[in-house]
Amino acid sequence: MFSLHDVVVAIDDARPLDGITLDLPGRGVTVILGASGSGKSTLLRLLNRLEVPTSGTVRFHGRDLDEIDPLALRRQVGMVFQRPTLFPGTVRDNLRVARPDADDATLERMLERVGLPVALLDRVGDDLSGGEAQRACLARTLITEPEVLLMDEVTSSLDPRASQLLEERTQQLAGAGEVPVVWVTHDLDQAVRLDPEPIVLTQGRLADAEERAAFLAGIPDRTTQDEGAS
Ligand SMILES: Nc1ncnc2c1ncn2[C@@H]1O[C@H](COP(=O)(O)OP(=O)(O)OP(=O)(O)O)[C@@H](O)[C@H]1O
Repeated sequence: MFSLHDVVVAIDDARPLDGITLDLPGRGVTVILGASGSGKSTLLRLLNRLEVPTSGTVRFHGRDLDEIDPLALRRQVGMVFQRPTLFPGTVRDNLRVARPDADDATLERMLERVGLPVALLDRVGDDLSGGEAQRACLARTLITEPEVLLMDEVTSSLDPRASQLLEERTQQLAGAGEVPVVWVTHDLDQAVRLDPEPIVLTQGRLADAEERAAFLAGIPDRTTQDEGAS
């Protein structure tokens, strides 16, 4: 689905990505794993043009992202962020911001897809728990019918139970072939639960075989300041 060739992102003196060549499949859950500062978010943000490469190419279905209108791209490539951020108003209002023409049956179906009771449609965002709010954000992204979902450390502000529910729901969506997911995390246990063959980044590049094996064995990445593989 995505194809990156020798991608570098350089910002001032930092080099968040330093020569990434990689294909991301259009099915299931693909995990990008790495310590803090290894470049995971930058890589994810490239995929919907929240970030642009300094050099190299990023293709989506074979087309250079440069050639695709960013707004059209963002409708096809949905993103859920680390912190659940709902707009003021009810969950219904939030879903209608994303898709103003959605009828009630569509709104209810979206909540069911993310495992939330339909009664939540009329609750205001501020009254939801963190886990409910994050799944409402997922519903708001899904209602635009993206071809792929990008999920950036989406469980990091959630408690273990809420994290588990979100993981399970994501696996169901991706496993049923509804929407492929690219999932970024620094959490080794979570990574291998979701994808037995995660992509491992270190210092802005793909880990080599030795670094990858060490990271997956739970040996902290000493090249990056971090709590690392937990
Ligand atoms: N706009 C920017 N300006 C300067 N440096 C940046 C910028 N964006 C990212 N970086 C640096 O690039 C490196 C990679 O950042 P990135 O956020 O992609 O890492 P990450 O693996 O997602 O980290 P985390 O898990 O902590 O979010 C970091 O050292 C970061 O400080």
